[in-house]
Amino acid sequence: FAPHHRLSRQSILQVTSSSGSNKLTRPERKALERQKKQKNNDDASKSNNQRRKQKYAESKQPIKNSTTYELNSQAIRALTASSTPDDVIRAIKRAQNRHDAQDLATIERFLLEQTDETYAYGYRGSLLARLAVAALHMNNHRLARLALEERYRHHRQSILPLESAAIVRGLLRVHNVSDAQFLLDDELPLPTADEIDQPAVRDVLKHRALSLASFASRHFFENEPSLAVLGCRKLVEMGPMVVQAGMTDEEIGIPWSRILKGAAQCEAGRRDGSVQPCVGVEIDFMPCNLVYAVLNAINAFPPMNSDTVYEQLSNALIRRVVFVTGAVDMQKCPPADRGEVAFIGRSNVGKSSLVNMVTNRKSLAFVSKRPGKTQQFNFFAVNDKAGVEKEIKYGDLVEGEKDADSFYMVDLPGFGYAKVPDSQKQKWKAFMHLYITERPNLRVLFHLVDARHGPTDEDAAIMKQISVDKPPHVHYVIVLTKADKNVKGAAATNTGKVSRDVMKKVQKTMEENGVAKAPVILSSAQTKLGRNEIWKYLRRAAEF
Ligand SMILES: Nc1nc2c(ncn2[C@@H]2O[C@H](COP(=O)(O)OP(=O)(O)OP(=O)(O)O)[C@@H](O)[C@H]2O)c(=O)[nH]1
Ligand SMILES: [Mg+2]
Repeated sequence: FAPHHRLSRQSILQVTSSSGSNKLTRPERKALERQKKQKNNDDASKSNNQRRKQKYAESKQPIKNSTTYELNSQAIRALTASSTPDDVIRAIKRAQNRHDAQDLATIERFLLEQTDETYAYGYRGSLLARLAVAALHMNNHRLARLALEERYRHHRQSILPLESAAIVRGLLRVHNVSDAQFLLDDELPLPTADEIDQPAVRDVLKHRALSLASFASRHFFENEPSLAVLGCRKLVEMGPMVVQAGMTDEEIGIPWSRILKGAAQCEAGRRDGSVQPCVGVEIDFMPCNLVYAVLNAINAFPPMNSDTVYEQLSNALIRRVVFVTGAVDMQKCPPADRGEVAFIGRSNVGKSSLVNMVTNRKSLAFVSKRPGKTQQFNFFAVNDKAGVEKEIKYGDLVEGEKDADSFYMVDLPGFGYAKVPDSQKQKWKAFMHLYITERPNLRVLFHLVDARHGPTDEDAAIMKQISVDKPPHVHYVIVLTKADKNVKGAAATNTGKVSRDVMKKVQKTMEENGVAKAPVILSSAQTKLGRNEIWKYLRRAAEF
């Protein structure tokens, strides 16, 4: 709508308060819809011939006392008082598809002049919604506003979430963000805690989520990152309710892939300077990579298992990664100019495999069946200087800027490996102590523990050391690895688990060693379980 055509909050409230009380209630309405659907299904099963015969018979019925609204359409030649809602819908669709402004105006007159709220058992509200969507498509903002106001005035009780979502999409298409936002919160509101179990609420949640998804992806694709981030935040806010309502990812069907594509594209524009945060939208905090805003939403929603989505996530978050240096003491660590995460754990627990898994690289960190493979603190630079990654080598100084979401990942040598001489073990231990207490840019310390056996005595000792050494700015996270080995024939539906006994042991050891509050993530380098949880923490280093 042009600004002066806006549906102001006040005008909507005015028209709603005058709505009559003789409307059908939602259950009655639903029953009618079911009947109608059944009829449609029956119709669909009839042969074309039968249908044609029926149409012919219908056309012979006398038209009672009504104006005939002639259309250009060959299929629906005219609308009269005896036209069915299906006829009207078909006429609207055709007018929209052919951009037939004349027919749209005729349908407008038919719906707004010829019919009143009793037309088609109150189905008229849906027709008005459909008319508004078509009008928005054809940039007829006057008609869209009229249709929506009429819908509010007489059909507010029978508004369907599906229709509200279609109108929100239509409004977004014509950049009417304020009306889209208003409609979203007014017609697809967040349920209260005691409403969550009602079946009707699931439909509202679904269409609210889908509308917000459109909101986010549209603004990403249109290079308006602040609005898109706002949409993602609203998704984060409603995620727990969707989970509480027991809905699944398939049931809602959010197009995560599309949102991610938009976010990655918009982020690329932000990096090359062609995209600015949009003006006029107040947003207190912009993520260092817009894709993290989408990741937050994904993490707030019911779990999803789509390789494509995860692939997109890792490609967008970890665009480049290179081995920069192997350090054996604090002096050899690279400059602390960006955030850092480190992986510790006993030898062979799967540290190098985890680094490869989260970076979506096959052999970045050396993986070996033989324990003791990693012998130094290996630093990997993520999203470092663009375009020169091939030149970055051990000890070289390379020109260029690092990206805003750059960070280091450090793969530490495993402890507890018998074949390493004691003197070497003591050196590592001393280095580790200094590293944890003095590395200023360290943000997350992942402690990896085998999900089959739980913590060893050495794991317990590390926990104790960390509870003493860890500065407050370092997050300590326990990762249970190789969870796929606890399930027979790990598959997409069953990517890994941990036994109750091992979990008890983990918790007991954590409590005894002063790290009871640390988060525990279940993971598998094989099935990629836990990947998005781990990214949630990588973000803290990227956001440095
Ligand atoms: N099935 C399964 N095997 C894994 C997983 N993670 C690691 N492995 C295997 O465990 C072995 C050791 O993995 P690494 O990643 O080299 O372990 P590490 O902790 O880096 O070992 P060090 O470098 O010696 O400290 C390899 O044979 C991996 O293939 C997992 O999640 N699932
Ligand atoms: Mg290793």
